[in-house]
Amino acid sequence: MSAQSAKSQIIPPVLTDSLPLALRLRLWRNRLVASPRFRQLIARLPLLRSIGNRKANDLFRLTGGFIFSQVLLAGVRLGLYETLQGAPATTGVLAAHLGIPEGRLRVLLRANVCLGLLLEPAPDLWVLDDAGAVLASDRGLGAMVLHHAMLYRDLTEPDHLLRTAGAQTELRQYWAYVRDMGTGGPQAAEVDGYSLLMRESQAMMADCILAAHDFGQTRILLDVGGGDGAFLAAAADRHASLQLRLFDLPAVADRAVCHLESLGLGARTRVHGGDFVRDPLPDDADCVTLVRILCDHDDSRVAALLANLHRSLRPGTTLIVAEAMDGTSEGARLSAAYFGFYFLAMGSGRCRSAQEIAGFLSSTGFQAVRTVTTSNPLIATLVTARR
Ligand SMILES: CC(C)=CCC/C(C)=C/CC/C(C)=C/C=C/C(C)=C/C=C/C=C(C)/C=C/C=C(C)/C=C/C=C(C)/C=C/CC(C)(C)O
Ligand SMILES: C[S@@+](CC[C@H](N)C(=O)[O-])C[C@H]1O[C@@H](n2cnc3c(N)ncnc32)[C@H](O)[C@@H]1O
Repeated sequence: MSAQSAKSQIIPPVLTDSLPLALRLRLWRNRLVASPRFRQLIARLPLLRSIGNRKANDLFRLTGGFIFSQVLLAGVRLGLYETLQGAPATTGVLAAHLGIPEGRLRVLLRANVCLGLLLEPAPDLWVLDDAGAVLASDRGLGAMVLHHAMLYRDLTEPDHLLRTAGAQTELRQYWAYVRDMGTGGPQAAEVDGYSLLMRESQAMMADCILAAHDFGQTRILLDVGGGDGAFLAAAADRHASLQLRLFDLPAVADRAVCHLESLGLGARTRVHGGDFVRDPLPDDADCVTLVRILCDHDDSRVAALLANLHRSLRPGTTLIVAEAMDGTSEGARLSAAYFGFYFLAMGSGRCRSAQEIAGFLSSTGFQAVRTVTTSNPLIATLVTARR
């Protein structure tokens, strides 16, 4: 007996007669789809064949996903997309520039064409396709792809990761505040890596948030867990009279001071170092943002952080939670699947739905809780509320 059928026999049977009709239909359909003879029949019927092939391609996309990710990682590491930015190139030119033998490079280039990253308009001539053009122009995306190398190593035994709480993973080390929770915070050298990644990957996030919420009426904006200040800088760029406040761990706050000063924003900014769960937060802002913050933390810590915000902020202050959230759109579902495993490897946090986040805000005492969809739910959804 195969391991799979042995397992299905030890799961207690459900009384199928008592299941709702939709579920019984699903079980009937699953039995059909599982039958090789049914699939052979579908393959012979032209209209249904295309549905069958689409399902097969979807499953193949999952099966080959790791390989496709390695194609992308190789392209980013080699600087392939940057090299092709602005002009096409031949295999020979690329081989000399990237230091890869032509025959082997062609394997990478062809895979890139098949995956929608490059086009081959004439034999042995390569140019960026839409996705390659986005990658070449967005430093943050490239940085994300590079840092995935750690995640891939953490995921080599995904079943082990699922079974083992507190597994020692590379991502847990990388996100030093997860490892050092409640111990006064990590040292400067330990926050450099993730702070730079967050700064570089902020552009798409900030575009989404600033297009979805009008900060035109805001006088003072406090970004809690604001990292190097990249979100504040993007907001300041659009709203010339906005005053800026940032709160983050002391080692990150030091970086934010330098970064915001280097952008000429020093005079508009006050930066505070501390622990956002335990320390009082500045209370002079009329709007407070939590960008990619709640998702990092387990429920009890989210509740403690929101309670601290509620204690610290003045009544009437607007609170905005912005992060990738679980939901029904394709983007939200992709994010939920990605971040679900990302947070397992990181050892903390959860990708929550807007409803769950709204529930946390309401039960902490925040009022007028609202969900705001953005132009791209893959990147972020907002939940806003009033203290
Ligand atoms: C004009 C003519 C002739 C034709 C135009 C045709 C046309 C309409 C083409 C479309 C072109 C277009 C607009 C393309 C747009 C593409 C975009 C916007 C692509 C965006 C892709 C975004 C991606 C892949 C985002 C990936 C994000 C990742 C992997 C984020 C990871 C985040 C992490 C790990 C965060 C960590 C923080 C923590 C720990 C969770 O708190
Ligand atoms: C995922 S990053 C997001 C940074 C920024 N908001 C962004 O979207 O680019 C999480 C931020 O929360 C900060 N953080 C984590 N734990 C903290 C704590 N206990 N007190 C203050 N800041 C904290 C980290 O230092 C980091 O800058």
